[in-house]
Amino acid sequence: MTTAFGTGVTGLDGRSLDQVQLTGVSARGYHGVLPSERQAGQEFLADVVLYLDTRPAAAGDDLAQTVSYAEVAQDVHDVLAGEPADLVETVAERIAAVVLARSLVEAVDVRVHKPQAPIPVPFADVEVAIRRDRSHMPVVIAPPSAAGSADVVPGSGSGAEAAALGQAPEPAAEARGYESGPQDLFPVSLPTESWNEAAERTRSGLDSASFAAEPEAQGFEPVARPAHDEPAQFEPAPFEPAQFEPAQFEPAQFEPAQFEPEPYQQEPAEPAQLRAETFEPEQLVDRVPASTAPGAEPEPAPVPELIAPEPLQVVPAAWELPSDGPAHTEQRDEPGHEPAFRPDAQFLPEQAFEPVQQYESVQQYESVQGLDQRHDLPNGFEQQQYDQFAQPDQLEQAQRFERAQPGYEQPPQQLDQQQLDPQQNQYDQLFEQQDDMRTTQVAAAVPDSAVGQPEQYAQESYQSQQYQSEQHQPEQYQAEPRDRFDEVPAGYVDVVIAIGANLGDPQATMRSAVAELDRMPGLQITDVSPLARTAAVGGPEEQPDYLNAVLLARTTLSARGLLHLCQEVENVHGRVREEHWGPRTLDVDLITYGTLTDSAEDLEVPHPRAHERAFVLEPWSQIALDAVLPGLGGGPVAQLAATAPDRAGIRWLALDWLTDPEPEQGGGTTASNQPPVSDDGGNPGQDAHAGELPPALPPSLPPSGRPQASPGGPVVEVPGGGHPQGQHSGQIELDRQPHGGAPQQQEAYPGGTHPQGYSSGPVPGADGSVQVQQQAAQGSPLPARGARQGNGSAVPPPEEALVPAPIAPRAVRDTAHELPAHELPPASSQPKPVFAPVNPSRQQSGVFPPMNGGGAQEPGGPMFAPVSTPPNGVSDQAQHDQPNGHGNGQPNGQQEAYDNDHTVIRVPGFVGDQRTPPPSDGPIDSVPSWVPVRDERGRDA
Ligand SMILES: Nc1ncnc2c1ncn2[C@@H]1O[C@H](COP(=O)(O)OP(=O)(O)OP(=O)(O)O)[C@@H](O)[C@H]1O
Ligand SMILES: Nc1nc2c(c(=O)[nH]1)N=C(CO)CN2
Repeated sequence: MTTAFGTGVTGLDGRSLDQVQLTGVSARGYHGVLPSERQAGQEFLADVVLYLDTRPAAAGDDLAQTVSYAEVAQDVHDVLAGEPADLVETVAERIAAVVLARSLVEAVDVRVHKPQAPIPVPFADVEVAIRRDRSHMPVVIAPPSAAGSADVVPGSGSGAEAAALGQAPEPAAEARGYESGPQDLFPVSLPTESWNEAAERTRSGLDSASFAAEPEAQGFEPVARPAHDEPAQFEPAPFEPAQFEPAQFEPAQFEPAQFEPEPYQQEPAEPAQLRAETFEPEQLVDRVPASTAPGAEPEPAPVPELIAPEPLQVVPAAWELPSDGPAHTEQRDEPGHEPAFRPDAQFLPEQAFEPVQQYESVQQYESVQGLDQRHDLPNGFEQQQYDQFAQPDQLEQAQRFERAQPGYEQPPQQLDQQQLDPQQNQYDQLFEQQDDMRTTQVAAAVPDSAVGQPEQYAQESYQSQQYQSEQHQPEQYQAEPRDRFDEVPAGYVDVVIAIGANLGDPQATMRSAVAELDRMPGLQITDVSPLARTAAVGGPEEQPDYLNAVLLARTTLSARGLLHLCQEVENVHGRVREEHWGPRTLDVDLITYGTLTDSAEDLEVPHPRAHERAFVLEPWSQIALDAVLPGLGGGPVAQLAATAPDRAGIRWLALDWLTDPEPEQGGGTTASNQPPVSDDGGNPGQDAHAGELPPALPPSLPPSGRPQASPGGPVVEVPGGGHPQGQHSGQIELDRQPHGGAPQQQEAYPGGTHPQGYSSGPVPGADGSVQVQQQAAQGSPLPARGARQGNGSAVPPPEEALVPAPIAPRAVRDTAHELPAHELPPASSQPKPVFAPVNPSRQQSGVFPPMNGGGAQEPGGPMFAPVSTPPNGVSDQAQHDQPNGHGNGQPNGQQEAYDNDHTVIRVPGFVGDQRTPPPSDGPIDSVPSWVPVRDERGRDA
């Protein structure tokens, strides 16, 4: 799938960037492979779409704050008319490069037309369309000629661009006063470097150059960059001639080892020696026009030496620099330091580049950074474990800082305690492994053959090949970031996380996972999707349906730090990797990390398969209708969901899956726990999920004779949502414990302990609110929340702490009423609660309900009100007739199950529901827990 020309590009704040479009720029060009094309030339046209934030310009009605389309048009024209290239692709790439030389532009779409191409059959046009952005930079670099005409000050083209390139010989460039360079303009040595490396190199160069050239940028300008309006940063002091007196350059003073990387210091009078890979601030000073550097000798802009492209030194990114921490002070102390990678620079908080704060102790640093907070960790996560992994990047920063202090002494083996204490619980080992993986080059230790293999392989490889030796080399734990995934953002980065499970007690596990993730310092869940039941995609043929959900969050962790955190949570819940795409107790995938698009051996974002997974896209689109998945194959999430191959496997969505009373014990979602039922009303043998695959964990209820329950409130069908293979999984039993089911549960797990070591709480009472409180008191994994409850109290009073304030999935847009009439169930069977509009009180934007009166206790609103209790006191069991022996309850095969609240669950593909939905007893009427997958787009699910 390719990104369509002109479709949206999302900034890190999740909003679409603005566009400046320019179409039909034309010129006679000499591009082409044929000699005739080179000689005679022909017409070329180009369209460009620039993606940027135009608000600063609009706010001040200031051209300087945006990009001049006239200048862009000129540059595009010059490329078309300029240095001949064989390929239209190259021309497009060049145009992208000249546009992205403007640092305000975050991304660009380029389309180059060659309507007179020598094609021996009638045709209308040939066009090449590309999108390039700050993480997928063009593979060529803009010539100084282009940058010189851009909306940046002259001189911006010196340095990186020219360092890697020659100069365009085209008249337009020369006319603007730039020297021509070699004829082999533009190409980057791709054969010897990966695209990513090329992008990294070009990004470093371009950003550095354009930064230096933008002293005027202010206002809404990315604050993650050094302030352009601080002339002090551009003082030419380091270049005072006196500093370069020969006397100061005694050979003894300047050991080659010390100064080799900084040739400019040795030869300051020859700016032509500047090399792209040494973008030190002083160089940037050198490129600032004399007018901006008072006191400097008015010299012409330096003409950089034209050198062959070489890998650039990767300059630390903006988001690598904590807002007020001491880390990387070596970079931050340098005026003019330009981040290499700043996809979210425009969205970083104001204080991102505040003056470096000096700390007197590591304790003070930790305190300021919030690293000293030793509360609020999820169950099962000890502080020591947190220290080791929850914010490894920040911890490393603290450690680096500590080591840099005078009198610092290397502590003895820091792993000793863990290694020696045989009583450490199961987590310690996992954490230990993960911590090592996090801080060392684990990926490098994994042979190519392991790439893409289940992570267990990587862990084993790591353990066997690296861990054993490295545990005795603590210094290696201080490894510098190895790629952008290690870069710690200066502000929050929005992320999307997908969770799924199909073994054990999936809903309980996922609830815990949400709570655990949310309570991790450095990560805040901001939204939780409805819970989807989905047919397994890939992997072994017969495996239970999954429960899937998507979390929106924001993080101050690096991407890799976040990945490891996700993996920790997986591990804590007993994740084992035995089979590719095999059933699992918990899967936590990082779907997006801001707009970062990159891949390494251990991580790829966006998640490489997210674009084709309805089980990710559908829940995601439910809470972020306009979300756009960046990267290759990306696009509007809702659209992708509508066409994803597995879309028919989405069965149901449940709203209240976090806030409904938690089951007492694990209640396997495994369809194998279910009595076999078939879509066609009579052929259980066709049910791929029924009764054939033994559950990995003992079912919490005997497979037969148990009531069929839904996870919570009312349920509606997923229109068109059968099994992808035309099969279905029968009624889902999620883990909402039917009333009266406790004894059976206790039977299954005597002692109340889940086989995997997690406790799932007490027996739910008839009143959900009471039950929730009981859970909290007895150690429910759902955390009590403090500061985020909006009650003004950072630490809840003790009694509040007992009440879990559930993280509620945001209300799903209520689209049920928009269902086409022909897809609605017969009027007689329409369960009233199902299609009742979502109560507006659920539409609150935050996911965290107020602590006081929140949760199931909330008297004033139905948001967390328990779903209705059995009507007329009739037991669940009695409500579930199973005349066909399949637990179906429908003579015609209509799939139907009842949850505690006796609301009909429908399985698509069945008609003729004979059952009148039971009456609801209150809140459920206005608070449907389950909503249809179908949305207003009317697409097929
Ligand atoms: N965006 C990502 N999110 C999670 N893991 C990733 C990501 N990119 C790469 N990986 C790597 O993928 C490896 C396998 O992950 P996992 O076992 O969760 O895969 P899976 O869930 O079975 O399959 P899939 O990756 O298709 O969802 C992990 O070790 C991890 O390093
Ligand atoms: N329905 C569904 N299918 C899957 C899932 C999942 O979460 N849901 N995860 C997989 C590997 O991550 C493979 N297949």
